[in-house]
Amino acid sequence: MSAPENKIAIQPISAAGFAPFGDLLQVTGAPDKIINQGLCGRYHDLAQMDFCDGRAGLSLFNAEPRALPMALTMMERHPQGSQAFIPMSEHGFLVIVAPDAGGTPGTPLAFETQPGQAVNFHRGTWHGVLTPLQAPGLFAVVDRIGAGANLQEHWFETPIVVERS
Ligand SMILES: NC(=O)N[C@@H](O)C(=O)O
Ligand code: NI
Repeated sequence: MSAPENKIAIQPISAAGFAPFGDLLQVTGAPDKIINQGLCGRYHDLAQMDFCDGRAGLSLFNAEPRALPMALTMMERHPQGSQAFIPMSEHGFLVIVAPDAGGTPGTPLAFETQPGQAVNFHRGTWHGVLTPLQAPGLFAVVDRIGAGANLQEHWFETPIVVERS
């Protein structure tokens, strides 16, 4: 019998679908608060962030866009902290996550965000690295700054092909 196809199809991201892995940050529905003399809606406190034995850091990532189909060779996780990817362009991007399966990633899921959406991976969530699909791949990233190891990588023996359905 041939080996199962190492392929995953990209699906649209949803708050419910992403919930086991992190928070989908988006402006939907009524804001939690109207501020700035009525000129701004605040969508308040949207992400569950952790920075164990460290502090929050705000960095800018300028990443090369990836073409699809894409070969997923590695996933990683940050045992000590959450990590948020906040695009600074009006483009969606690729978000790959996986459940933990005894210390390595289980079957990955691939999501594509809509323009204006951002994600926050919960602490310890297996994820693909920042993956823009269009230039500019400019993102603000909020994650843990602190001492000690905060990166666990898993390299696949056979790359997984990530493609549009
Ligand atoms: N290494 C780094 O700063 N970024 C990764 O954690 C990533 O998920 O892109
Ligand atoms: Ni990461």
